[in-house]
Amino acid sequence: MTIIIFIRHGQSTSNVGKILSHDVNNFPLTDEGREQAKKTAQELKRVRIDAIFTSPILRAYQTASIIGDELGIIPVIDERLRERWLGELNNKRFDPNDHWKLKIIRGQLEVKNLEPWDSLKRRMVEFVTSLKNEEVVVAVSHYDPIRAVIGHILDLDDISAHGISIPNASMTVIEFSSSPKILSIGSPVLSPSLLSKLDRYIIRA
Ligand SMILES: O=C(O)[C@H](O)COP(=O)(O)O
Repeated sequence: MTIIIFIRHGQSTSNVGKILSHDVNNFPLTDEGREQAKKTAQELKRVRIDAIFTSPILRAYQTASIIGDELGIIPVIDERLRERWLGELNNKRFDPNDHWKLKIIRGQLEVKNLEPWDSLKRRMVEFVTSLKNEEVVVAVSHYDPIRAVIGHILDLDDISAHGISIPNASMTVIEFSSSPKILSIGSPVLSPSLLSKLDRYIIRA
């Protein structure tokens, strides 16, 4: 069994600007995003962390570096954690009140070269199943890839998982075994109930 703590990167300039981007070297963390990452790092100090993996994309790598500095762990880049390939939506603004995904499902929008949901799920599950047993791992990634892990476990398609909220710097904790368990979704803190499930890994309650 492996415990994976998926963390969505802290607030970035792309989030503030409501821009979608799979670019690697654009859209850094905002000051708020750096503070969010530091707060999440303080939470993570409460459990034993064996490794940190991160998407190569700047906003995620910066988040992982802030957490790694606090925990004394050097983050390892893993391409499978990268942002969804957005095709012709890359670097485009989006309106959260008229979401592009709903437009697609209603046949009002076609997006060339958008990475399919099944591809996201496949690469995220490949990442999880590549981890060593009995480890507690932090994985810094993005909104859609983390939703895809939840979608895999709950057997939800992209639109059926649309309402899942994964705030910046939040923790989605998965106990991965032959029957995976979701211990938290988009949580800003490790709750007492969650910590009780991680009891053998606790450093400081
Ligand atoms: O739908 C969105 O807002 C973007 O896919 C978010 O991507 P991010 O997690 O990299 O900010």
